[in-house]
Amino acid sequence: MWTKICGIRDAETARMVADLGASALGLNFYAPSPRCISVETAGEIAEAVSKNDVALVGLFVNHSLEDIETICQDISLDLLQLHGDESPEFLAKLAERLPNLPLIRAFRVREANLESIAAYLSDCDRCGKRPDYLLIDAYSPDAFGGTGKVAPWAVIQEYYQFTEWPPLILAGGLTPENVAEAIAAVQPFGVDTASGVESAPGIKSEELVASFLKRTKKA
Ligand SMILES: O=C(O)c1ccccc1NCC(=O)[C@H](O)[C@H](O)COP(=O)(O)O
Repeated sequence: MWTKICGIRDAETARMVADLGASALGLNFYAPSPRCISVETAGEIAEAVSKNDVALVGLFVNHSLEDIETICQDISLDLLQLHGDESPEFLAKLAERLPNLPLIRAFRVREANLESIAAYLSDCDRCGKRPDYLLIDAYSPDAFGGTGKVAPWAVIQEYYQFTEWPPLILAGGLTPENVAEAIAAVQPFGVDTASGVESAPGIKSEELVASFLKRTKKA
């Protein structure tokens, strides 16, 4: 099971999470988030985990192509996560400019709006670039992510049985308590959490991260 701990804010936490065995660290460049970091801090984090076998995922919300490209010139990211309203055309242009970086496209779903993802993927096929992974997060009218709200697992699982979608990363309100149940219900490729392993907004708890990763591995 691929595991991403999102919203790492400093080098010490990055080392702790990488040493505990996470597959990926999310570096958040979305200014309104309590988990947002500067490019300088992202550089310190990259340096701190350069010897670990952990992927660095850059998290963007409606950034411009130029902004993403500039950040990628400074930091050696392994994947890009688009968590806003980025269009299929945008994905195609990004893939043209940064062809070696796999794309995770996040969707915030309510009970009934998985149909719109199917339509989005058809548009991607028309534009020439499908996301390499889908991240499905819970919907909130107030925020793009990191809300702690749980996504509708049963609906997601049902959809994945019948469609040829990119590998699924499940997010949204995952905690050490519910992650095993979520994996059993959805059977995703990977899981992602931000607030579910924090002691306060943006502050990762070693105990919660360790417990989350342990229960994920057992599931
Ligand atoms: O974490 C944030 O603050 C955030 C803000 C805006 C867009 C995305 C954000 N996080 C992206 C993630 O990948 C989170 O892990 C995902 O939204 C789940 O968050 P949570 O429900 O807190 O586990």
